[in-house]
Order: sequence, then structure tokens, then C-alpha cells
Amino acid sequence: MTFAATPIAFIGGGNMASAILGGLLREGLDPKLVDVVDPGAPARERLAREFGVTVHETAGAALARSAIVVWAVKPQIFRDAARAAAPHTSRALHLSVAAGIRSDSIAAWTGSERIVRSMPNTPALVGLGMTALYARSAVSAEDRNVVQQVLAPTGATLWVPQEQQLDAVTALSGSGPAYVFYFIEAMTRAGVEMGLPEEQAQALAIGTFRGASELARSSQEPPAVLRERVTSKGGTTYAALTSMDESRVADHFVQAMHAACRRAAELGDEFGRDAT
Ligand SMILES: NC(=O)C1=CN([C@@H]2O[C@H](COP(=O)(O)OP(=O)(O)OC[C@H]3O[C@@H](n4cnc5c(N)ncnc54)[C@H](O)[C@@H]3O)[C@@H](O)[C@H]2O)C=CC1
Ligand SMILES: O=C(O)[C@@H]1CCC=N1
Repeated sequence: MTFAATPIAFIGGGNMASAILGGLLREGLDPKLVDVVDPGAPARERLAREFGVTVHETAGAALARSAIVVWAVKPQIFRDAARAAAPHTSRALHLSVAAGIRSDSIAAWTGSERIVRSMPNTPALVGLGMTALYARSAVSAEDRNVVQQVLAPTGATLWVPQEQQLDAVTALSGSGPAYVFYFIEAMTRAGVEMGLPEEQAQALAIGTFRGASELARSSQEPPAVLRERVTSKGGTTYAALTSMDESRVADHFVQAMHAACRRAAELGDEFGRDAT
């Protein structure tokens, strides 16, 4: 199966659906093969206008043609959305992007075992996403290959062997772009406080993240060595990092990510199969 000729449905047409769909259409998927279900009129209008796909207010028989169903709804409404779509999607390969919702729940709601859970991130919008994938045992090598093709236009993919590891991925790369934006905001604020115009401070902060990321990615050295190379003894970086260590910034940051990981697991409990 080549994805360019594969009918595909999206349940939920928001940020993540748009990122994946946009990538697929850029790579040559025919928009006539795409159905999107979203009860939100503005989302439907935007998807039809931007992508030329077929939009539906509710799930129905039109979904029966789809070989792949991408679940891109919030965890809180996954169960209701799944119950509405399940009668029409029993033959499909299911790909979920929802945080926390376990594949046991998705299997119970859809009546299917062909389920891949994924955790993408929003840089998928510019083709630089990081997506981790977990497949249930019923998923064939060919299905895995199809999922990788579907996500390839959004960036890099990797498989994790244990479903629980997706909670860690969620805390790391799923939520991670928000941490980077948080640091960009803080660095910009500091630049302004120290006398720079906001526009320049923000450009310097964004460019620094971009350059440092590329350096870390392309270098043979680990990030700790690259950090040490910036840090002259008794110099400015040393002053900043000493202040961060005194405030235990790294410890607090690690704790914050544990909170995100715990929340991912809680979402699975709160909104999963056994939730009341
Ligand atoms: N935004 C992010 O950075 C990431 C989000 N995710 C996951 O992706 C999923 C979707 O998140 P976003 O796209 O950011 O949310 P979003 O709010 O942009 O999109 C969700 C869409 O679902 C629609 N919807 C509501 N009820 C529905 C129903 N019954 N049937 C079909 N569609 C319905 C909404 O109208 C909305 O357009 C979530 O489960 C989230 O955990 C995963 C990785 C990163
Ligand atoms: O904040 C969230 O719950 C979702 C999952 C990862 C990024 N956004």
C-alpha cells in the first residue's frame, strides 16, 4: 500500500491533524481521499479551504472507505468520538496521537487490535517534528511501514518497545516545544530588561536555540562538552550557570518533566476504558 493512493480519515481536525495532513498533501496524497470529522464549524471550514478535503460534522458511513484512521482528538473526548466512529472504521489501521489514552482503551472502543499509538510534537508543522511510536502486537510489519510513511513528511520517527514509555516521550518531546518557547520568552524578557529592543532580543533568543540545536545535532561531542566550551573560567557564562545551579534550575526542570509524565499516565486513568 502506498500512502499516496490510501484513503485516510482524521477524527479531530485541529493542530496535530493539520500538521500530519499538511505533510501528506505536500507529499502528493490526493485530498479527495481524505475525510475529516470535526464538530467545530471553523475547523471544518479551514480544513476544506486550506486542504480541499471532505469534512464531516459527525462520523458516518463515509469513513468506511478509509484504510487508516488518525485519532487526533483531545484525550477527554476520545471515548465518545471513538464510539461514534467505531461502527464505520472496523477494517482500518488506527493511529492515535492522543496523550495518555492507552491502546487497551482504543482497542475496547474501536473493536480493533490494529492500533499504533504515537506522540508527535508541533514542529511537525514545519517538517521538523519528533514522533515516537508504539505498536500493539497485532500490528504487522507492513502496517508499521505505512504509519512511518504517513508521518515521514512531519519529521523523524522512532519506535518504543513499551507503551508506558510514551508517557516519558510525552513529557520530553511532546510537551518539549513549550519548554523551548518558555525559555525563548524568558531570554527575550531578560534581553529587554538589559536594554535591547524586544524584536532584537527575540531574534537573538530564537537564533541561539536554532544554532545551538544544530551544533548539538551535528557535533561528535555530547552537549555537556559543548556547554563547557562556551563556559570560560570566571567569565559571563560561568556567572549565569553558577546562578542557575544555586537556584537548582536543572533539578526543578527535571521535576517539572516528571509532573508532565505523571499527568500523561493520569490522563490514561481519567479518560481511559475503565474510567467512570
Ligand atoms: N498540541 C500538541 O502539541 C500535541 C497534541 N497531541 C495530542 O493531539 C491531540 C489533539 O490535540 P490538538 O490537535 O492540539 O487539539 P486541537 O484542539 O487543536 O484539535 C482537536 C480537534 O478535535 C475536535 N473535536 C472535538 N470533539 C470532537 C469529536 N467528538 N469528534 C471529532 N473531533 C472532535 C475539535 O473541534 C478540534 O478541532 C490531543 O489528544 C493531544 O494530546 C500530541 C502531541 C502534541
Ligand atoms: O499538553 C498536552 O497534553 C499535549 C500532549 C503533548 C503536548 N500537548
